Amino acid sequence: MSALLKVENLSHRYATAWAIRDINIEINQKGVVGLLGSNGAGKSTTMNIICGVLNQTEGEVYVNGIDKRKDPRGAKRELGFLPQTPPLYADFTVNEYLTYAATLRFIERIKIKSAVEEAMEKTGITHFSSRLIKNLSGGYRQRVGIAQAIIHKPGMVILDEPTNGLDPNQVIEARKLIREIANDHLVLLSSHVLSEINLLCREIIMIEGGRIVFADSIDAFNSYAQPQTIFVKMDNLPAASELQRIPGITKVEAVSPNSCHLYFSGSSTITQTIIRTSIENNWGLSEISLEKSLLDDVFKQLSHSQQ
Ligand SMILES: Nc1ncnc2c1ncn2[C@@H]1O[C@H](COP(=O)(O)OP(=O)(O)OP(=O)(O)O)[C@@H](O)[C@H]1O
Repeated sequence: MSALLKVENLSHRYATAWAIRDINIEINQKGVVGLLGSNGAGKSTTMNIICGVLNQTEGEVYVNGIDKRKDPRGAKRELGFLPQTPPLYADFTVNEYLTYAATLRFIERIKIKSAVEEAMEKTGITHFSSRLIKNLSGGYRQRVGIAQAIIHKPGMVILDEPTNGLDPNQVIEARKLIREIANDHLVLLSSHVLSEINLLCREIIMIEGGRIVFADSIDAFNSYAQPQTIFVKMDNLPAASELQRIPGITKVEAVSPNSCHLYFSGSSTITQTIIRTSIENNWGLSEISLEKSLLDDVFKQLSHSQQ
């Protein structure tokens, strides 16, 4: 069976500068895959090439096994796209707009009505079918944008920063809808919001400086967040110099008169050494915890590995 999406050695140059270099992606399962990266990292360029909006300088894209260069129309049939600004016509009703979108997608005339009804039902907008798009809230406009992206039942849907500009309640609703859509499609979602990617995605592809710096499951990404420091609270907290004598402790940072962060190198079994040393010296250890680096720190770490 062909991969739902396969990208091979993809590179793109605008004028003289390379925007992306040597991007390789293979996705075989439905679900949400996050494309993460800071501003200017190369997310939109990658997505625009996959969608066929932009022709790559080098490399190949296969959507459901269809070569985008050799059969662009066939590849587009397997793709739905919601750009950052939804391509909506404000003076159309929801029904009129989706009927038009279905026509653009070459859906047979006889099947258009049912395709529109199904897309509206899946995105929860049936009750607004005859409302003008300009009279919808931002959250509902986004739903219409998602409805046009799935109207032709593509294998893959690309959503470029889909929750950008929505209010907090609309963001929650939009995420719920994206999860539902991902039961039937591969959803490639771009974002620079780590918490969003963490909530929604099964896999993460992280791009920085036009290159992939991380591509793995969300669990692997989270376990990349290695323990960095140990927090300790002791009734008789000794001087920093004494704590630094414990093998492996590299730095001590005071938090309060009886608590501190201990920076360490090597294995996290160091906590056992700290507990033992505390008992031997009667330091009165009352709290000890490993503190993992935050996702933001991992993000910075991975970004800097490319600079
Ligand atoms: N039309 C263009 N002409 C020249 N350079 C461009 C063009 N579009 C993008 N770039 C450059 O290519 C690089 C990648 O841009 P891209 O828009 O793909 O990044 P992005 O990750 O989508 O960023 P953002 O989150 O800000 O949209 C950036 O350095 C950008 O300045």
